[in-house]
Amino acid sequence: MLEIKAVQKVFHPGTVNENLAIRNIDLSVNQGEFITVIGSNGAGKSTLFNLISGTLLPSNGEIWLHGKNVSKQPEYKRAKHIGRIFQNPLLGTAGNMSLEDNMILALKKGFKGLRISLNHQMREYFQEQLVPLQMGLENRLKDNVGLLSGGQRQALTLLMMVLSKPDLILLDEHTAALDPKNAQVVLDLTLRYIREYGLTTMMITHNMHHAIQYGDRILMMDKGEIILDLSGPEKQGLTVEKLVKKFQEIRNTELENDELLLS
Ligand SMILES: Nc1ncnc2c1ncn2[C@@H]1O[C@H](COP(=O)(O)OP(=O)(O)OP(=O)(O)O)[C@@H](O)[C@H]1O
Repeated sequence: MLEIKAVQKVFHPGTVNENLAIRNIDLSVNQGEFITVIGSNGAGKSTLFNLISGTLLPSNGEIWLHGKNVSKQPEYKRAKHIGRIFQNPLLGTAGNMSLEDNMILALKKGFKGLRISLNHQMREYFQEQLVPLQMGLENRLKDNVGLLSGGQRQALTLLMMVLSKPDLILLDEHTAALDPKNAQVVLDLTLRYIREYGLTTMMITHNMHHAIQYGDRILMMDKGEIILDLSGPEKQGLTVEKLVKKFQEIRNTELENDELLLS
C-alpha cells in the first residue's frame, strides 16, 4: 500500500550546511502491516515520516500510496489517508475546543465529505467510544480538551485518529513524553486499535524492547539508511543483544551512543 522508491532528502543543498538526511531508501509496506522503527538520534526516522506524510518533499525518488504517485502531493491532501501522532500530546487535538467538537471533526474526516451534525445520537456514540479508555472522558464531552492531562489527550488523539479511518498511521514516539503509567495506557490502547482495526502502522520508538516485542516487522535506521529490515521468524527470535550485535556487524563498529538501548 506504501512504496518508497529510491528516496533521498538533502537539507540545505549546495551550502556548507548540506545534509543528506535520507540517503537512498526503498521500502514497501503491506496492507495491515505493523512496523516498528528504531535508530539513534539523527538517523532520519522523523524525516522519513515527514516524507511519507508530505510535510517534506523528497529531493529524489518517489512515494506511492495505494498505487498513486504522491511524491509531490501536499500534506493536507495526504492527511485524508495518513494519520500521524507526535510525541507532544498537545499536537493532535485542538485545546480550545470541546471533546465533542474535536471528535466530530475527526469523524467528518473519516466520512470524507459527508455532512454530520452533533446530535444526541452522536453524543451517545462518542460516549460509547470513550468508555473503554477508562479515563472518565465520557462524562466530559463539553469540557475543553485543553483541560485534559497529557495521557488523556494522547488517548483522545488516538481515538480520533481511529474515527478518521486512516489508511496508514505514523506514530512518532507518541508515548515518549508521558509518565510511565500513562505511556503504558496509551501504548496498550494503540496495540488494541491496531489489532481491532487491522491498521497499517509504522511506529518510531527508542524502546528496543517494545520494538522487538510489538509489530510484525522491525526497521533499523542509521545515517539516513534502513540498515536492517526483519520480519517473520527472523524478528520473532530477536533480543536486544542480537540487535546490537547485528548493528555492529553491519556497520563494523561499536554503537556510537547508547541511545538505541534506552528502554
Ligand atoms: N527541517 C530540517 N532542516 C534541516 N535539517 C533537518 C531538518 N529535519 C531534520 N534535519 C536533519 O536530518 C537528520 C535526521 O533527523 P531526524 O529528525 O529525521 O532524525 P531522527 O532519527 O528522527 O532523530 P531523533 O531520534 O533524535 O528524533 C539530522 O541530521 C537532522 O539535523
